[in-house]
Amino acid sequence: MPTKHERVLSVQALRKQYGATVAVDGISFDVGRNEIVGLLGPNGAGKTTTINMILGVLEPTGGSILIEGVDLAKRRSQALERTNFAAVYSPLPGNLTVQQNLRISGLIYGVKGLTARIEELLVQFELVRFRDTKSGVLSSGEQTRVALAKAMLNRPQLLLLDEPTASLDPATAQDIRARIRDFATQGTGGVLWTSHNMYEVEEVCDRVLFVSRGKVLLEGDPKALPREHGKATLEELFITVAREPLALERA
Ligand SMILES: Nc1ncnc2c1ncn2[C@@H]1O[C@H](COP(=O)(O)OP(=O)(O)OP(=O)(O)O)[C@@H](O)[C@H]1O
Repeated sequence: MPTKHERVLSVQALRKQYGATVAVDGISFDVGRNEIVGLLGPNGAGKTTTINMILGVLEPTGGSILIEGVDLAKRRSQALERTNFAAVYSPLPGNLTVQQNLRISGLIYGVKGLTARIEELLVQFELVRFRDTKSGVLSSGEQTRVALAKAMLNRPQLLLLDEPTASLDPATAQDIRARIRDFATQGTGGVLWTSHNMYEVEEVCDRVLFVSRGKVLLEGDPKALPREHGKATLEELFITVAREPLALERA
């Protein structure tokens, strides 16, 4: 568990309620510097709602979110300038070229030395030849690379990734995972990652949180956690969490 000053994200008793529906029910967790944390759970568990609250898109019903110690509710723009994200359900405008998309996002985030930063990212994500290509005509893998380049424009301390490798072929997914690993190990940021691919989670994440019905049921090292709960694989553990959350809650 990261010590206080090493935390890039600290979520305390976070809650989101829609009428009688409790989407997120008092979740607490941290993400440390250079750490990749997997947010796992069945459909409807509350993962996207949690991520959207951390992104400042949804207002929590309760609880607090600190990004590098900055309270999102009190100093919103200062907290959010340290953050960025990529999500499959939030593609970049397809009628703009790769370069235009990066420029607009960079302006939104107030990136200093934007032209040089875009050039750096075009090289890093092997996008130079697609510079003047409309984003919408690129393949899924290429679009994911553009989305990641966009997510890294402002050198975020907290990178939120909602299923970044969904719909990618295994080789492309591996390439994307390696780039995200590099981000976490070489820089000073941390990553919160959602995925339904347990193989990927085991390979990439330093720590996982299993969420079910808006609550964190389990937390730990994805390589050790299955054995600790008498399961052979992370996938088996996931299925148990999805089908019998109450049994685990009692354990
Ligand atoms: N605007 C809303 N109004 C009412 N209920 C909502 C709203 N948004 C989300 N919910 C409910 O909150 C719960 C959590 O949804 P959320 O999208 O966070 O789940 P998820 O873990 O991201 O699922 P998935 O893996 O399918 O993306 C679901 O039961 C959903 O129906």
